[in-house]
Amino acid sequence: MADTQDQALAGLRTQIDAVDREMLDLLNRRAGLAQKVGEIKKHQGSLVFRPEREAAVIAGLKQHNPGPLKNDNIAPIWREIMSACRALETPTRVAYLGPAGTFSEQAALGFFGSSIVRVPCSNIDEVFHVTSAGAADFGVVPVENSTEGGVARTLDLLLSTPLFIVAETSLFVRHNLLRAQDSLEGIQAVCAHPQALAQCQGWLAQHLPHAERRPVSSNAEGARLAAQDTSLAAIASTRAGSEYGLHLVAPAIQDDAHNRTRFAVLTQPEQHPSPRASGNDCTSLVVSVLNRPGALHDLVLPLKQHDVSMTRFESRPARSGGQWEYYFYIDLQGHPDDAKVAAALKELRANCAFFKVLGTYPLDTH
Ligand SMILES: O=C(O)C(=O)C[C@]1(C(=O)O)C=C[C@@H](O)C=C1
Repeated sequence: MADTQDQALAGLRTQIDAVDREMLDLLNRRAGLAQKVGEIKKHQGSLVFRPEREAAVIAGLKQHNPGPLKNDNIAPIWREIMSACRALETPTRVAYLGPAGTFSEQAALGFFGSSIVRVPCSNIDEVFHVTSAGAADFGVVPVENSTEGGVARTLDLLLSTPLFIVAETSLFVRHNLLRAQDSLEGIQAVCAHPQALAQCQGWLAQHLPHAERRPVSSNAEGARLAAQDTSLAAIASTRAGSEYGLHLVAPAIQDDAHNRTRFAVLTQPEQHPSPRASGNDCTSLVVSVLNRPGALHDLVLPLKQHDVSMTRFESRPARSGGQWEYYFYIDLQGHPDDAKVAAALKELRANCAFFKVLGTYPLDTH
């Protein structure tokens, strides 16, 4: 019996080897085609990275997937394939909040695949700066979290940046308590990015009520500090934990089990004109209105009149000397190539004291 099973196993593995070789041939054929596309783009002086095309490739495959491969596995597999094909056309330099092991790095790799040139930055301002200065082709910044809301620094920098949002990507964020020794005893301070501390405040209040909460520039920086001092613990990903040789003292300590962070992919508009309509797009704006009765109601009325959905509305103080004035960050469903969206935007703009389109991009296909 054992012999027959061993033989069956060996037979199946031989077939897997043969399929892998066929796949390798097909992948090389695909890579050759991408290289030809790359030559045409070089000739035309057009851009290599086309998020709307990548989104369409993934959506098309999901639609035609007969299984047993799960649809959720399609995007990560094809992102890696397209990343490798893209790298044959040209290197893609991507800036994000580093160091190695941050959720921003995970988001950048999840979106662009691992065949990129990594440009880790020490804070969100540097990601904007490095991308605006052309030292990176793209910047990946956190925009909002499902527990904590908008990332204030990103929202403030989006207001004045010359960069455009060309894509979005979101990540399930699982926080862990990590430490050089495997116990909760004697922890004097917990080091993490302020957003992570906020996303775990319930767990910290219950399990480490007396430990100091110490905000640091990134969770990976917290992990680095915790590796050097046993009185410290960090809140970070398991990836950062293995990077710095830390114990997983408590897994998944975020207060919301479905905690997600949404990231924006930024680039210079002259480098990369807005992606064309993919059929499932978002347009992000920031606006302000004069402080008068009914101003907010009038602002959003054109959206209702032209049947355009608003998926996000968030305010930030305008820092106008204590005047209680605000900037409003608005996400609309659709692309300005769509007549309804174009008409709504035109009317909305007429109602605003300040109006800026942050970008139009395909919705996350993960
Ligand atoms: O279709 C293209 O424009 C390509 O360059 C090919 C390809 C791919 O591998 O499918 C690679 C990079 C682009 O971002 C989009 C798609």
